[in-house]
Amino acid sequence: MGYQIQGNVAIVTGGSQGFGKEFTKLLLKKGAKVAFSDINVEVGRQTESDLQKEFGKENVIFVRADVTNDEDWTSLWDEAEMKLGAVAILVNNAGIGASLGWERNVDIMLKGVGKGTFLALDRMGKNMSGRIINIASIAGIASGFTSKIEVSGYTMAKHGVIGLTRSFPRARPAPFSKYGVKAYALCPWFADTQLLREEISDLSKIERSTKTRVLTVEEVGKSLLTALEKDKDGACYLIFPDVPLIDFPNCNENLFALSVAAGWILKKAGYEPDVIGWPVVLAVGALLLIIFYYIFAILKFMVW
Ligand SMILES: NC(=O)C1=CN([C@@H]2O[C@H](COP(=O)(O)OP(=O)(O)OC[C@H]3O[C@@H](n4cnc5c(N)ncnc54)[C@H](O)[C@@H]3O)[C@@H](O)[C@H]2O)C=CC1
Ligand SMILES: CC/C=C\C[C@H](O)/C=C/C=C\C=C\C=C\C(=O)[C@@H](O)C/C=C\CCC(=O)O
Repeated sequence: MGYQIQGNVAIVTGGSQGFGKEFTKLLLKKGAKVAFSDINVEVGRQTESDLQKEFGKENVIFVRADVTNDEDWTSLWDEAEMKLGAVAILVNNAGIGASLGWERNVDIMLKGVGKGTFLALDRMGKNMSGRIINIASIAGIASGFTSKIEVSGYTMAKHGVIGLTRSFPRARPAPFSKYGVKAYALCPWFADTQLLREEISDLSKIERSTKTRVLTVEEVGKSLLTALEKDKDGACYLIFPDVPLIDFPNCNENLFALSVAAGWILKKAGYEPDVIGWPVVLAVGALLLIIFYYIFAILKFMVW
């Protein structure tokens, strides 16, 4: 069934170009009204004029708003509500390249996402409904993909976005569920947009070095619709070329439980090293699997 896009109002940040423009277009095609924001006014106005020609002036507007500024967030939301109606979908997409420095990366891509999210909970929560889609990155799941130290700032921001998204369904008593708002994240591999071209003018360098092609904007756009269709709270989707969309498992949480179990079993067995590492955790995981397998086989035999 999925989340209904038709007839709803969306805000897309950083929508003048790249992924944000594609998300705006796809949401309009599915029958939503969209207010897209950006700090790039020149490109934003051009995109607004193109999209209004295709989808109608009453369905899409551009608002100049900086995601790092609280007042801009409030006036963006007010303008969207006044011109298009109550907002039900927020796409936190605005972003910059790693080379602009770790503090700007964190301000725009982590604090900016936080500002949007908590305002959305406040506004959309009043109607007990709404969806937040955070555009993270593969750099939100793993680190060390490139040789550039600056990418660590980008990675800091994107890991934070995943932490925020994963918090939605997990916290108990669920503080987010009382608002009726769900969140999910998209984690694309390198994609051909201006952000990446400003970082690496020759994209074939990435393709040669990683032996993987870069994604197109259309491939990433399609994943937004799939995420809304699946509507799974807290899901983080890995988008990688030529494989299906991956609902990336919450590894930290699963491994946390297994690691503690490993420590506990070792302690009970009278073995207490200073530190245990992943080979021990993995060995205990395999041991538990074998034990569960035999318990299951015995129970099945007894019932039969
Ligand atoms: N291109 C890539 O390889 C990947 C990009 N991403 C993420 O996707 C998102 C969109 O990036 P792209 O479309 O690639 O880049 P892009 O450069 O084409 O678009 C980003 C837009 O965000 C706007 N923006 C920057 N700072 C802003 C601010 N303070 N307030 C409002 N708008 C602001 C820019 O003006 C620009 O229009 C970013 O969050 C980026 O980190 C994730 C994975 C891969
Ligand atoms: C961080 C990687 C994951 C996805 C893309 C991400 O969302 C956007 C990243 C923005 C900027 C990254 C710039 C990195 C540039 C470099 O490190 C290049 O100089 C190196 C080129 C190829 C990468 C593989 C390698 O370092 O060997």
